[in-house]
Amino acid sequence: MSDGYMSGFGNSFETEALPHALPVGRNSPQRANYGLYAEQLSGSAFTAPRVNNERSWLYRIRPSVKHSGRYKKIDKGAIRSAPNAGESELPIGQLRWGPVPIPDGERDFISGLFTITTAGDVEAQSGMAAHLLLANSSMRDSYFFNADGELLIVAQEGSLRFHTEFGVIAIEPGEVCIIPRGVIFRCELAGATARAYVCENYGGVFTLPNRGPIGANCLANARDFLTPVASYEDKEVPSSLTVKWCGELYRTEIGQSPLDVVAWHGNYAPYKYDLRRYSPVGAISFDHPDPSIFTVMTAPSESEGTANIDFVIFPERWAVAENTFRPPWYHRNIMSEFMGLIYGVYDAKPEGFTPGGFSLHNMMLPHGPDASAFEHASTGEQKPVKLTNTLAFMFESRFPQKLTKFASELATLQSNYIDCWDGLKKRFDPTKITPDW
Ligand SMILES: O=C(O)Cc1cc(O)ccc1O
Ligand SMILES: [Fe+2]
Repeated sequence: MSDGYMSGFGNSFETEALPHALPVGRNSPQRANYGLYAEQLSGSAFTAPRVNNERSWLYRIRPSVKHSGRYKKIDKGAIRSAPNAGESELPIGQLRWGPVPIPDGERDFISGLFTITTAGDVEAQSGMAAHLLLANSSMRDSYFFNADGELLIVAQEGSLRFHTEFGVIAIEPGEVCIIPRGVIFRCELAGATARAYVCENYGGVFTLPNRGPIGANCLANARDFLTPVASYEDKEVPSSLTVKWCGELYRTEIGQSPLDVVAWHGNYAPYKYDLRRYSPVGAISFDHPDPSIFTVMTAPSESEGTANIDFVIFPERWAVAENTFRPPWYHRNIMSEFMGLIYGVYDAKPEGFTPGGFSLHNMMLPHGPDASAFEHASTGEQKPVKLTNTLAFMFESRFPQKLTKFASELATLQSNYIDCWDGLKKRFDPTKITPDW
């Protein structure tokens, strides 16, 4: 299967791995060329408004009903879905973990998925889960699809190659990809191990945020999103297909690769994006704007401006604001914030928040810069400073994120995390408008 991409976000694409495999001017001819079967994959209700109507037509060696069979329920390992309340005994609090080592034993994209949080309700198609992928093995003759939502995969260490029904997507740290709900794939590792953060979106699909007064350019630009060209496997070997469906895992044995789509057209397809292409817009005079200015993609809920999930990044940029406390302010937020660090240092947490680690600042729980970041940002001359070699991100949800037992028992959970605010001493002195520092 070859790599090759088409540029654009949400376009109606068309691509064929063999000439004339795509029917012209119709979707479902009496006989498709090359003896292919025509099949529609719908990501939205048939009658969804045009703006969020998503479907593709696939021309494949076998209809996907032939890549199905008698499903058996299998052990779901460390994968959890919402609602999953009460699994963790930990009281509420600000939480942070160091990077989790790749566990022993063979761990592929399925057995290497470890759920950290769940939010909302998978069957109500609303909410999300944050997982870690800790993998040391490629999927061989083994395929997967997630009926419960689309997967946003954020590579952190090691490169991943997704062989999908629609073609091949390769990502490295700094890049992300989206595999839509229902799309079958197999994940290969480029090296011995890989670590990624995975956001499972149970709700409406990720889209680009409106830019409002920013205008037509900057932030994530549509042309930088890449969708694979058609590429297929014609391979008849005993294989398995695993499905995540309403929170459970099921497996069926099949006699061939289900990645047998020779041509496809439509707007429901996987894609990737290089986060280093993101063009941030920020404060060029004073004050620290809301982090929503760094939204890469948003998965809306029914309530306008109140996202099911916002995918936000904190990329390399200049900090130039004057007479301004430049790091994030202290805050409490109705939304819940799961953060990860792909590489470098995050300005609000110079220590303890390490690449591969993650933190959870849940609904209404206060947080902000640690004592040393506060000290540093509150003193000194405010010259322009370039924040280099840094890439953090946030999965921010309107729903509280419930911890899994697995996450609550991780050895890398930092029990002393809240001590990072210990040094924030009382500075108040009613007799001095300008206190000494
Ligand atoms: O808590 C965090 O570090 C994320 C964050 C960053 C920011 O610049 C403003 C608000 C916010 O929640
Ligand atoms: Fe925050």
